[in-house]
Amino acid sequence: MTFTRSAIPDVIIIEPKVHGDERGYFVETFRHDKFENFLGYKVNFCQDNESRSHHGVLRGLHYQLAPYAQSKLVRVIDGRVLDVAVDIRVGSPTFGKYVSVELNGKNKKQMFVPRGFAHGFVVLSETCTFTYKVDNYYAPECDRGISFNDSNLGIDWQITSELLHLSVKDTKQPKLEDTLDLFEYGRNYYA
Ligand SMILES: Cc1cn([C@H]2C[C@H](O)[C@@H](COP(=O)(O)OP(=O)(O)O[C@H]3O[C@H](C)C(=O)[C@H](O)[C@H]3O)O2)c(=O)[nH]c1=O
Repeated sequence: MTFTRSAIPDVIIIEPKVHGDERGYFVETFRHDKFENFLGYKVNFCQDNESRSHHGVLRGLHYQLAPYAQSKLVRVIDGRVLDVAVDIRVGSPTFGKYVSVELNGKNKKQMFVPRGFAHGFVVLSETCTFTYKVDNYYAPECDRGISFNDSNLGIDWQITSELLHLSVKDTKQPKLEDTLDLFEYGRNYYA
């Protein structure tokens, strides 16, 4: 299992070792000891999520406000996604910058998205089963989002917009600059 810091160092790419044999494969998808040793701080995941989507579905960009901010360890069981994390930490030198990486059922790559980031993904395969750990419980009253096509973020989703399929909620998300909550979030985040 290898850990690599992305262009935004707090966002980490994890590549577990896949043990293939004539039966199929085995992979350790999470090792708390190795994960915390690399991270250098404690993370206690408390909830596992799974979603299934078809080609062109884009879920995001989402985050939860403090005190229910979540870090996420995301991966694909089958299919392919472009996974995106946007730095929304008020005061961060990479505020408004993003990292994107292809996660798929073959490379078994994972992305660790810390608290203070908005997260989303778009499905590049026919279908995709996506699963992730979070370190804070779902709190709908703290659920917030940012527009996937915020021109200030300039995210390249690697798929033409006509093929995209979003929830009604995600078609109405605000631009980052109009996210007043965020500054509340930012204050809380650093509190
Ligand atoms: C996130 C969540 C949702 N739900 C319920 C609420 C709705 O009835 C239904 C679908 O929720 P939503 O449309 O918010 O699901 P996604 O669009 O996949 O949201 C996720 O998408 C991006 C990629 C994220 O990073 C977040 O983890 C999360 O916001 O599941 C729950 O019961 N528990 C939960 O933790």
